[in-house]
Amino acid sequence: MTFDDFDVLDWTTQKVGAPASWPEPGDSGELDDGTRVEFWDYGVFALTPAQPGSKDVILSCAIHGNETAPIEMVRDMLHDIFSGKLQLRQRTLFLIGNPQAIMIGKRFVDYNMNRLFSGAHKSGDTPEHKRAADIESYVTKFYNEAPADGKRQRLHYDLHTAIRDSAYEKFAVYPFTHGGPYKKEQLTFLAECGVTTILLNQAPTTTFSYYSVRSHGADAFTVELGKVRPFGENDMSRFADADRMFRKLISQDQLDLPAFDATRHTIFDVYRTINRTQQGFRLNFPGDVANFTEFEQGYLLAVDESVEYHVEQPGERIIFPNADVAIGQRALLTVVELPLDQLELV
Ligand SMILES: O=C(O)CCC(=O)N[C@@H](CCC(=O)O)C(=O)O
Ligand SMILES: [Zn+2]
Repeated sequence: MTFDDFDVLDWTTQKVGAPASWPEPGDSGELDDGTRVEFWDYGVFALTPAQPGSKDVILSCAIHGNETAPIEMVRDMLHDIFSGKLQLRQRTLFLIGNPQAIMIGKRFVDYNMNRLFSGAHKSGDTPEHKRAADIESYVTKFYNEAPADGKRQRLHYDLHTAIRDSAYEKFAVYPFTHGGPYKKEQLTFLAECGVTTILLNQAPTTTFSYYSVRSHGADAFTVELGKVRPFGENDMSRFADADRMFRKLISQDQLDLPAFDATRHTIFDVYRTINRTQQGFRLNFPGDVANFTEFEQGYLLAVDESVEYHVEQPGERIIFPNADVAIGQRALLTVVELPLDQLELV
């Protein structure tokens, strides 16, 4: 198979006029260095180096179709692997989540796909419900097919960009651990990516990253790398640290991370999840208020018809506000800072 003219995004979005030599889903090929490339589906690339290391890595993007910077990062990594510029060392599943939403430049077509994991896709039949079910099966296949040769590490970084500006430009959601300890190695890896702000989710969710944690025992994170912009408008220099570290992760045996340094990390605990339950739900602050903005105690944050949500805690900050979500979905999170010494770390 020749990869010379292969364009990952054109293939993923089934661009009209693609060369007949391009693969079909189900095809596979081999790179000059012996890396096996399997095209499981549009946007789903399972790569196995000739001598795989001990990590099974998933790098996903475009679970929201308009979050273009992570798509460009993943596309460029794949092109560099196909051209021999980047040599793979770890088994890696690259997953471009929602090609149909990419084609229309929207977060989603019918339904927010990041609310459809851990089986939630069974409750409907939109293209996103179908794709979330398929993605779960690809993740299961990828982790199940890992070599049975001793201790392996399952990793999954689900790359996003946020709708609005943020007081902390880059941050990661650490999915609910069900009381399990937080990992210093993962916090350090994220910090090396430029992600030093961490949100601890304290409940099960239907997000992709929680699915990988809960169903596959992976170390998995939703990683917010900046702000949503259209293709061509991303300043990729702002993603350079993350790009460098993800490339290192998949191309090297060992990461040789620096020692854990507690002073690098800012930790927030999710204090409340506010869902929109009524048609008349509204947020009581302007649309351009940045993520992590703090409001004074008592401030009215949102009104869900007759129910008012006021700031309850000193230092309570808002994140991911969106009054426009479907009824029943999360319209706002609030977080409070947590001293790192209160975390159980391993
Ligand atoms: O900027 C926003 O309002 C949303 C950005 C985004 O897509 N965030 C993820 C977070 C997922 C998680 O909580 O792990 C989402 O809302 O799906
Ligand atoms: Zn997103």
